[in-house]
Amino acid sequence: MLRNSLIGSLRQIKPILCSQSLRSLSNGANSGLTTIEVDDKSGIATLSMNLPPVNTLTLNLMHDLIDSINQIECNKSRGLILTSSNDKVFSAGLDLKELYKPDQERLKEFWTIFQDLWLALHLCGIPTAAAINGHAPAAGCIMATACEYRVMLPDFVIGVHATRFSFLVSKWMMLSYQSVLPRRIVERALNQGKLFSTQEALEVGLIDEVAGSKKEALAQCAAFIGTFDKANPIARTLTKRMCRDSDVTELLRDRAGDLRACVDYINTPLFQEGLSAHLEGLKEKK
Ligand SMILES: CCCCCCCC/C=C\CC(=O)SCCNC(=O)CCNC(=O)[C@H](O)C(C)(C)COP(=O)(O)OP(=O)(O)OC[C@H]1O[C@@H](n2cnc3c(N)ncnc32)[C@H](O)[C@@H]1OP(=O)(O)O
Repeated sequence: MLRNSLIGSLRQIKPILCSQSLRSLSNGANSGLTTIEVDDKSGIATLSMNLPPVNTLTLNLMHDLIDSINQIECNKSRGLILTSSNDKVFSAGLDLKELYKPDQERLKEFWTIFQDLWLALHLCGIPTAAAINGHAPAAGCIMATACEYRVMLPDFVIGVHATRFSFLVSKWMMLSYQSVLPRRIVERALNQGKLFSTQEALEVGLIDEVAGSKKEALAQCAAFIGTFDKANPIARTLTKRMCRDSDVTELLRDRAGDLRACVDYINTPLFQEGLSAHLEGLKEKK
């Protein structure tokens, strides 16, 4: 039984099956919403989100991110660092416009690709770290929690503040948060709609380190990735996936059920009214 599941897992280790060279990474096979830079010396790939003004997770950005994660994994990079080209925002989370009075078919595609993105990052075979060089609310935070290590710059916020505007989160989003923070902290933070300052995030363990600059954050992420040098890459990947198995099992067993629940909730007047007020609030800020 265990052997069968290990063999199944081995087959899923993408780097073994992929054949592209590292060189092709920097040529950017995608539409430019993400860029990949591979450090020749360390072999670590830095994946930057590059969708002004605030890296909202649009369908296109999510597609590009998934393609880029797959490319980096397939090219046997030593690790992946997720960061942003914007110096104030890591990611503003899901594109709220996609959730407001949505076209039903597009909404289904949108939520499915969000599931895909989280799975690609959470189960990525190589070591992952997030250099959080700006605000990381909502799905921006969930992407960071899907990575194995987080380094953040001062004076920004991170967290899932969904309840503030009558949003719920899916169970797998909660489990991603809970894979980093103790359950009681997650329960309180989700119910409060808490956004943690960098210092608070460090104190509760939502981030691992604070950095003085983006350059330092990238170096700290690279140092973390370097800590796996003595581990056999295949054994490491299998071990990582075993540790993360309980976070993904329910979603993988019933992705259609998660999609249905989310689509149903997004269509409720409670959600749509909360979202409308939130969008107004963002406009009024100006
Ligand atoms: C059963 C389960 C049900 C599940 C239901 C689904 C629930 C999903 C729950 C959570 C997932 C999410 O990720 S929802 C997204 C939540 N994100 C936010 O609320 C972030 C909102 N944005 C901000 O707080 C700020 O923009 C910022 C702190 C990230 C940056 O501030 P800054 O001052 O630098 O920039 P502006 O606020 O001026 O924004 C610039 C520009 O971008 C627009 N904007 C910002 N965020 C979003 C967004 N998430 N989606 C769409 N558009 C966004 C903002 O309105 C400005 O637009 P204009 O220039 O046109 O005014």
